[in-house]
Amino acid sequence: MIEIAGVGKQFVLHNQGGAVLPVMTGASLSVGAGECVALVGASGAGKSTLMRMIWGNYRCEEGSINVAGTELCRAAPRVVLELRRSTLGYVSQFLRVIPRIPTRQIVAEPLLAQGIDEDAALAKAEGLLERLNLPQRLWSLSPTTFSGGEQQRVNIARGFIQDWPVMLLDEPTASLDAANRAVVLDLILEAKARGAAILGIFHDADARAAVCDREVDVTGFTPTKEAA
Ligand SMILES: Nc1ncnc2c1ncn2[C@@H]1O[C@H](COP(=O)(O)OP(=O)(O)OP(=O)(O)O)[C@@H](O)[C@H]1O
Repeated sequence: MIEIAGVGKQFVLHNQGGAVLPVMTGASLSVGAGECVALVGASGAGKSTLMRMIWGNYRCEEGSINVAGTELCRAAPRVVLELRRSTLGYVSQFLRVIPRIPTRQIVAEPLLAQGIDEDAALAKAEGLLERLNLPQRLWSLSPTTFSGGEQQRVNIARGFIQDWPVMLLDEPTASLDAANRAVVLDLILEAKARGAAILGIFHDADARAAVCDREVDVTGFTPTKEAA
C-alpha cells in the first residue's frame, strides 16, 4: 500500500545564501495492508521529513512514493488532495484548532466531507470521544482552551473516525496518560485488523512493541559527507 523507492531530499535555504542541505538519499521501504511499520532513528535523521513527503507537505523531487497505486513524487497538487480525501489519513502531533467550531463537529468533519449523514457522523464522533475519555461537557466547546492531552485526543478521534486504507501517525501516544495510551494502541490494532497500512513515528518503545510489525531506521538514508 505504501511503496517508497530511491527517495532523496535536499533543502535549499534561500534566506541563508542558498545553502543546500542534503538530508536524505535512497530512502526505500514498503508497508503492506494490515501492517504497521515504525520509522526510527536519531533526532534529525529525517523521520518527519519522510512522513511530510508522503503526506505531500514537502515536495518529493527524486525517487518514487506510491500510495495505494497513486504516484506522489512530482504529483500535481490535485492528485495529493484527492488521495487525502479518499485514501490517506494523517494523525499529526498537534490539533489544528479552529476557533468556534465545537469539538464533536471537528471530529465528525472527515465523514461529513464524504457526504455521510450528519447524525450518523456526529454519533460516531461522540462514540470515539467517549472511548478516549474526553468529558461529555467538552464536546460542544471549541478545543481552543483544552489541555495538550485533550487536544491530542480530539485529534486522534478525528484521525480514526474514517476507515482510511493508509494512515500516517506522528507520535500518536505522546502526552497521553496510560489509560488513553492503551485506547490509542487499541485503535491502531483495530485499524490493522481491518487491513489498514500504517506508517508511524513512536518515540515510546513500548507502544512500538505493542503495535508495530517492523522498524525502518531512517539513519540508513542519511547522505554520507562525501556525497554531500
Ligand atoms: N523545512 C526545512 N528546511 C530546512 N531543513 C529542514 C526542514 N525540515 C527538516 N529539515 C532538516 O532535515 C533534517 C531531518 O529533520 P527531521 O525533522 O525530518 O528529523 P526527525 O528524524 O524527524 O527528528 P526528530 O526525532 O527530532 O523529530 C534535519 O537536519 C532538519 O534540520
